[in-house]
Amino acid sequence: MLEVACALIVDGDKLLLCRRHPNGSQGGLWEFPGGKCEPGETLPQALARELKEELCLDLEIGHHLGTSEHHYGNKGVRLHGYHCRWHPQAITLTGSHDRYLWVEPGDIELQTLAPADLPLLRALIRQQGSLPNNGAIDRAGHST
Ligand SMILES: Nc1nc2c([nH]c(=O)n2[C@@H]2O[C@H](COP(=O)(O)OP(=O)(O)OP(=O)(O)O)[C@@H](O)[C@H]2O)c(=O)[nH]1
Repeated sequence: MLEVACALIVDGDKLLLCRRHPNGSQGGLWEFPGGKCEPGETLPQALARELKEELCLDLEIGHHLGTSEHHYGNKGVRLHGYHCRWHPQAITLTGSHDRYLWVEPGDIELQTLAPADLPLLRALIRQQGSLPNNGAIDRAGHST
């Protein structure tokens, strides 16, 4: 199982999503920025490093929101989501992603999101108690 840490970066009612580069695995899917935990790192340390490497961001890693598991073919991923509060700074994509987007959680097109991310999105919505605009996810976090 791959241990992966990702950040649900929140600025007001918007959440930061990044699109995986089309040439890589799960190419074209939107995800929360982050990456694999290396030996000797804690998950928050790995996440802070990945945010710097992938987006040139310097952010404080907040509380653990939840963990989800998903199998992509024969590759198992255990995805640990952390809440992060945004501090204004430049976002520079360094190669893992080809786009980024600030979006309201309820407006996310779920079929374009990496499947492992869905439970973490639900956990954020539950925690924020926010209702989506388009009915894609209800308050309990079930997709319709
Ligand atoms: N960073 C990140 N990875 C995610 C998310 N959701 C998800 O399923 N993953 C998976 O977790 C793994 C994280 O690897 P990584 O971000 O270091 O990317 P990578 O290109 O080196 O992975 P690769 O070994 O699949 O090529 C990938 O298999 C990726 O598809 C997410 O929200 N953020």
